[in-house]
Amino acid sequence: MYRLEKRPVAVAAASLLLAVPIVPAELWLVKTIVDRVEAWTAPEPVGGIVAAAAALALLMAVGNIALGVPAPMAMTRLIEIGSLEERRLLLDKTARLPLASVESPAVQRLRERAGRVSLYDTFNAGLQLAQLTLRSALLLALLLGYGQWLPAAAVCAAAALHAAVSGRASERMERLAREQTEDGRLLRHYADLMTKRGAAAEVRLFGLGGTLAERWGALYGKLSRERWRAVRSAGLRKLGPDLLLASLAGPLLVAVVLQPGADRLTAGDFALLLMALTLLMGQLPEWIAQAAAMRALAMRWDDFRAYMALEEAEGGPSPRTGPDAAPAAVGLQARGLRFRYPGAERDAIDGVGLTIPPGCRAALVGENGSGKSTLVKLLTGLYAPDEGVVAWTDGEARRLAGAGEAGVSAVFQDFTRLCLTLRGNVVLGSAAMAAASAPAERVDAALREALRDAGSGLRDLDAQLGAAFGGIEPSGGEWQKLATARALLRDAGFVFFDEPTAALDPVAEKEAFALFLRVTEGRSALLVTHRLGAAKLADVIYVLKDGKLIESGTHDELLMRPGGEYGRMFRTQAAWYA
Ligand SMILES: Nc1ncnc2c1ncn2[C@@H]1O[C@H](COP(=O)(O)OP(=O)(O)OP(=O)(O)O)[C@@H](O)[C@H]1O
Repeated sequence: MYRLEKRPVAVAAASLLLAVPIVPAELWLVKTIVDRVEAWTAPEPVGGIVAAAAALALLMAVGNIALGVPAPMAMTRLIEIGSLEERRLLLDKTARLPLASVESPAVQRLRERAGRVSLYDTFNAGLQLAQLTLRSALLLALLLGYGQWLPAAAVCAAAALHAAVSGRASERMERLAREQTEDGRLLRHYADLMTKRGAAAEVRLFGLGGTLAERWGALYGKLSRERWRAVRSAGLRKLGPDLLLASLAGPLLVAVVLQPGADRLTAGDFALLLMALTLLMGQLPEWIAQAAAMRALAMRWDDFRAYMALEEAEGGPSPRTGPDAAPAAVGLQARGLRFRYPGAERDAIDGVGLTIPPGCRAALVGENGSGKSTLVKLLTGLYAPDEGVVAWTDGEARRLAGAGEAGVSAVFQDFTRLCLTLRGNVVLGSAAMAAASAPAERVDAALREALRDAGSGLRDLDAQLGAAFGGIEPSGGEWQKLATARALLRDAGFVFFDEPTAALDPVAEKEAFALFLRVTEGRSALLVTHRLGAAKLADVIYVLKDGKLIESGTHDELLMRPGGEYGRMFRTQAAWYA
């Protein structure tokens, strides 16, 4: 699943592992030099001593070069490609998740935790651990070769005890980091409110800067105190094994000298044994730290794997990669739709059934929170219903596979402000036109037509959008017109308009409804609107209340209905204009 460059991986592994046999070889040469020096008397030649010393110098140089030059270069490269890969995999996966999953706080929490995984940290800790383990094994073998089983066993036991305590401490720290994910998000939210453009006006007008800074500081202090308590408790727990390790060094060095049969050892043997033991004890804390780090990293990989295993979307409206030649008009029939948001106490959509035949313009109305946007997401296949089905048919009543085959388009209430060039912004509405192979002139002509139909005055296709990116800043209504142009570019048989005029001025709104009639000529459409005057334009109006469909019919039929909800809402709105 990871795309990795093999060369830096191989170079880093080879250089770190090459350094493993160098240490025992250096010790052996030290022993040889000491023995030869001891046996040397003037005026014997010193060639043997010089040769051993030269070999020692050469080994040290090889070790320094292997670890000092290629390994850091390879590791730097690994940091770079590792973090890019992790991000690519997470973004890729997120793009394939169903909308309900992306919106779920639990999934967001898991994504944030999965984002803490680091290929570089894992590879680095794994290699260090392998290097230290092999080196320790060689040093232990040297000790055992001299019959030093007591120091060898004592070192192993102390290391195992320390590793167990440190591993648990590391797991505890990692669990705390997991638990703090949500508070961490709140902390970022406070910081965003204080620094991002979207909230700047309200924060200043209501003088919220001080309050937000105070809340940020209090939360930061709480998180920092929790972390400090965990660090302190881990440090205290490790104190015992740390003291044990430190107090072992002296007695073990003495044990080497006092062991039975020590009188047969040469000075070189003593030098080798003492250096081997000192090196072994010296590298133990690092070995323990790396083993503990591996335990924490394994927990992050659990989160990463859990995120990668999340169920992916299927049957949604996108992606449609073929040419945008949808059936001329498509229809839909929804039966028994039921949907509840995760953790909600009641269904947002409760047993809804409706039919919009090919070529029909329908309107969906209802009070705030009645479930209109949720229903649109169910009909477009962005949410999977808990119960019920949405069936799509073409003009000849042939069953289509889903919203993807039907070719649907939509202008959403919470449309996206894509800060690209004008061309890049609108062309994303059509996969076929966004493809690199699409003929540029044809695409530009289609873009201009879509912009004109959407009522946008912007014409320079190369203009960068978004002041944050050094471009022009369209007004809210202009952004909405761009979203409409994007939706119109897709030659869809069914278009959803979810409050497409919320950001428009009265003239633009009137034009938008005229546009609705024009662009839905020969297509099917569902218009979600609070402007009941505009709902009059629809062939059929559906009224939603508390997630249930309570009325349907034409404007006139619904107005005639005694005690009807639509009539009540229409008359309330009309009273304002009377
Ligand atoms: N992501 C979500 N998670 C949990 N509940 C949600 C979510 N989105 C909407 N809801 C709830 O579902 C219900 C229906 O919301 P929906 O946005 O579909 O209503 P609406 O009719 O489009 O409202 P409005 O006219 O205000 O846009 C509401 O009670 C709302 O609080």
